[in-house]
Amino acid sequence: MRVLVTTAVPAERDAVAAAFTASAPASSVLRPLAGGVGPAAAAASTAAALTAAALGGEPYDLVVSAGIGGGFQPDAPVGSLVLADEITVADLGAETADGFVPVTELGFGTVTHRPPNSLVREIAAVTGARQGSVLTVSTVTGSAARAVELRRRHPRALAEAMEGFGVAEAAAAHGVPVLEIRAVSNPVGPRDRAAWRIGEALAALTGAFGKLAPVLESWNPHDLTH
Ligand SMILES: O=C(O)c1cccc(C(=O)CC[C@H]2O[C@@H](n3cnc4c(=O)[nH]cnc43)[C@H](O)[C@@H]2O)c1
Repeated sequence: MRVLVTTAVPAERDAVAAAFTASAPASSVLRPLAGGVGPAAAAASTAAALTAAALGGEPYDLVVSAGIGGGFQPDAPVGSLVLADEITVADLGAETADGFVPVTELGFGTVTHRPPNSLVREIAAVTGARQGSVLTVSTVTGSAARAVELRRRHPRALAEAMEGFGVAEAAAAHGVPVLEIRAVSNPVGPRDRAAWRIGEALAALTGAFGKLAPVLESWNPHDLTH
């Protein structure tokens, strides 16, 4: 079982790696990568890593998009964990006189990827993560009005971040299942960068990987029930 973990920045990659000590041999199956900020960088770096591994004869069985994220309040408080049962891109589409229209309604592509149900349930149980939709945005939400609008369009959204959909697109192109886990560093809403609790969120991410690594280690990718 080989798992690629794509984070955005080195601090997130290191928080994931910190979960794997000598007493946690799962480090041999999980490879954390800092792939860049935003969906395009995430897709490119994930696709490159998946291709290199496949060409090297050791393909990955699962990809995880991991890092910090914004939480929709009050459902995903700062410091909590959110595990995606849907990874949805929130701003890929067109603005029209009637409002935002996703690309799928324009006849193109996809806007949602769904991680394997059974694995999501199992990981939510061991980590205590809240299970819901995680949105991918290219622009961090900076106002209450935008947060309300996103929740109106995506009532099941618990968190937003900037990479999940890109990671999921790359995984789908390789026929590999995907997960997304976010540790909430800030509320989604009016911008207050000084209030982001990055250290707390990174510690939560380390804790989550310590608990979920054994689950991934014993997971059989051929048991995909969806
Ligand atoms: O400054 C630092 O020490 C530091 C450490 C770790 C991560 C960062 C980032 O700025 C990562 C940016 C990353 O975070 C995600 N994110 C976090 N909050 C939100 C949000 O409210 N809306 C969207 N994305 C968010 C995002 O995935 C970025 O890639 C800094």
